[in-house]
Amino acid sequence: MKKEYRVVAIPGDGIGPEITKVGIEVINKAVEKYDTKINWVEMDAGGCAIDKFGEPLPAKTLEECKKSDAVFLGAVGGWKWDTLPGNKRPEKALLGLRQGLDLFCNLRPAKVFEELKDASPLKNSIVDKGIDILVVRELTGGIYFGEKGRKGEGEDLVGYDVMQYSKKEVKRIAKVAFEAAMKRNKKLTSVEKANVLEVSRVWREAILEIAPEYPEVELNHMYVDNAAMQLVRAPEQFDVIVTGNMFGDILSDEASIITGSIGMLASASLRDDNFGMYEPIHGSAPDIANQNKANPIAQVLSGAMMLRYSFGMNEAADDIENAVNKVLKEGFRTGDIYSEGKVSLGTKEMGEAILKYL
Ligand SMILES: NC(=O)C1=CN([C@@H]2O[C@H](COP(=O)(O)OP(=O)(O)OC[C@H]3O[C@@H](n4cnc5c(N)ncnc54)[C@H](O)[C@@H]3O)[C@@H](O)[C@H]2O)C=CC1
Ligand SMILES: CC(C)CC(=O)C(=O)O
Ligand SMILES: [Mg+2]
Repeated sequence: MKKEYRVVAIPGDGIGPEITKVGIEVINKAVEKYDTKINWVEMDAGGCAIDKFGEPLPAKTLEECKKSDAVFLGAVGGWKWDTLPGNKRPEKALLGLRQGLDLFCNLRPAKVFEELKDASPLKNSIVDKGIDILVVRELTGGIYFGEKGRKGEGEDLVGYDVMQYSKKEVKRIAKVAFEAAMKRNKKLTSVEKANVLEVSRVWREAILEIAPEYPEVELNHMYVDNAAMQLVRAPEQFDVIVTGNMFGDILSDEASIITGSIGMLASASLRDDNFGMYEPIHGSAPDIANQNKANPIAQVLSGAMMLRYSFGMNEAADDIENAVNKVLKEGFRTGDIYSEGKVSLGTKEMGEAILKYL
């Protein structure tokens, strides 16, 4: 009997609709071979929802997500909505989805593709040592969700955002990171700023309390400023990085570019069952939106993560990843990963190339 899943697709803004279209086509073809069908439900969130309904995350969108097996999201945001107050901005939709669906764990794998070594801004001598990092980012706490506001007036006006973590929240994400390290090279780096921040000292204490459960994992602690530097100096030293919401956001963008392009990096936002939201790590790239220039590979690889983590379809996920590898091997490139002598493709054409190799 045909297996069926219900997935909410949220294309969002900017390049979101262009790349999710490609992602959906690739996923549909990949699962077909395994007698599986995805029933897609398209919903609005972000700037487009503000335009249509006056709010970034309509209740109906969140409701539909809760009724589904997974969510496949493009990106939200854009210049048009940049002057709106914080709680009315498109990005609020993303935060609302993450919190509303309890997606506390964001996995962001950053791996250099053999074929894209030249696209990395790092020297070949560094890239050749290997870059294969899994950033495990806490996603529903920390400074993005702490108390925020303004007080005072004129020159005394103060803006504030509180960064706080409970031990419970840290331990929950730490467990995922230690488990991931056990399946990889058994090395975990916890990144914080414990030399200055109390929240980071609690973070470190919680990590140290979990560590004895994983004696095989080599654990080290690193301050975030040093981690940012070490990522470009010697990225091969990292296996799994576990960190808070904002540090993980920043470090994963940095990790993406050392592998070639932010247009290549997928992510899975998970809770403690099989449910997840899958989205590229990049934003809506308004500078290249509606020009057929965006790299759809991060979106496509997020689809592979969805098949792997939410549906246990490892073979179909492998098929997608292999198709992407083949396309790169054949020399096909979008603008962000283009180098001399390669074949330059638009978003749509890159999607067609991936479909051909599936
Ligand atoms: N998950 C989400 O929905 C996110 C949304 N945003 C929002 O996106 C908007 C733009 O944010 P930025 O800071 O400019 O970050 P961005 O990630 O959208 O773009 C940064 C740079 O990377 C390029 N880029 C991004 N994705 C690409 C792709 N697939 N192919 C080729 N080039 C790509 C862009 O053209 C731009 O030059 C903002 O409104 C921001 O708040 C930002 C990050 C995540
Ligand atoms: C709008 C931000 C909260 C999203 C972001 O930059 C991210 O999750 O990478
Ligand atoms: Mg980000």
